[in-house]
Amino acid sequence: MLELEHIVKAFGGFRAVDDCSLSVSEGEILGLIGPNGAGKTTLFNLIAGALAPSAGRIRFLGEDITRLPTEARFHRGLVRTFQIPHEFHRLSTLENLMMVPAGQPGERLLANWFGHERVRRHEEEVRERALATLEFLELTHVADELAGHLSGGQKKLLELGRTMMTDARLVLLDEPAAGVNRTLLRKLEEKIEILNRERGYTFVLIEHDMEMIARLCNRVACMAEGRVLVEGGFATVRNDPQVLEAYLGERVNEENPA
Ligand SMILES: Nc1ncnc2c1ncn2[C@@H]1O[C@H](COP(=O)(O)OP(=O)(O)OP(=O)(O)O)[C@@H](O)[C@H]1O
Repeated sequence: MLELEHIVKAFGGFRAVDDCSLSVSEGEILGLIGPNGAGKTTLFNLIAGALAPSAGRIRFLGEDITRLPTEARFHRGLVRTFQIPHEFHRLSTLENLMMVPAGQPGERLLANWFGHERVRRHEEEVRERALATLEFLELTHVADELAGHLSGGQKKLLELGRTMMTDARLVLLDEPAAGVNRTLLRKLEEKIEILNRERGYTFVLIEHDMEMIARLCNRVACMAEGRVLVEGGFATVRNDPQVLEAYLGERVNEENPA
C-alpha cells in the first residue's frame, strides 16, 4: 500500500532520515518505534507531505506521490491525525467533526447562490455522519461540550473520529497513548482495532508505550539514526540486540548528558 524507497531528509548537513526504506501492507497495524531523535516524526511528515524528501521515492497505492501536496494525499485517503487545532477548542465536539470534510458545498460561493437545497442536504449528511462517529466512539454524551474541555483521552478519540469523517485508507497516528489514562487507552485501542478489522483502515502508529504496541501491532519497525534497524513481530524486535543497543544508548546519553 505504501512504499518508502531510500528516503533521505537532510536539515543542513544533518540527515534526520537517512536512506530509509519501509513498506506498509494494506490491512496491517504497523508500530513505528525507536529512541528519541530516531527520525520517526520526520518520516511521518514526509509520508503526509508536510516535508519534501531530499532524496528517495514514496509510493501510495501504486502511485508515485513523492511530490504531491498534502491535500492531494489526503484526498487519496492518506490521513494523519493532528492534535485538535487551538482555535477548534472553542467549538463543540460535534462541530469539530463537522468541520472536517474538505470542500463542503456550503463553502463555495456559487453553491450558496444556486444550490441552497443541495447545501442543506449535504450539511445534514455531514451531521449524521458526525453523530454516528460520536456514537461509535462513545462520545455522544459530550457532543455539545467544548473540545477544549475534553480529557486527554477524549481528545485522542476525537482525533480518531476526525479521520472517520474522511474516506481514510491509511491513518498515521503520532503517539496516540500520550496523556491518556488507562481506561480510555483501552477504549482507544478497541476503536483502532475495529476500524482496522471492520472498516479496512490500515494504521501506522508511532508510540513509546510498548504495551500498546504489543497489544495492537501485527508488525513493528524500529528506527534509529534515521533508518529502519529491524522489522518483524514485536517479540523479535524487542529482543533484537541492535534495538536494545539503540535504546540503551539513549538511556546512557540521558544519564550522562554532554
Ligand atoms: N526542522 C528541523 N530542523 C533541524 N533538525 C530537525 C528538524 N526536525 C527534526 N530535526 C532533528 O531530526 C532528528 C529526528 O527528529 P524526529 O522528531 O523525527 O525524531 P523522533 O524519532 O520523532 O523523536 P521523538 O521520539 O523524540 O519524537 C532529531 O535530531 C531532530 O532534532
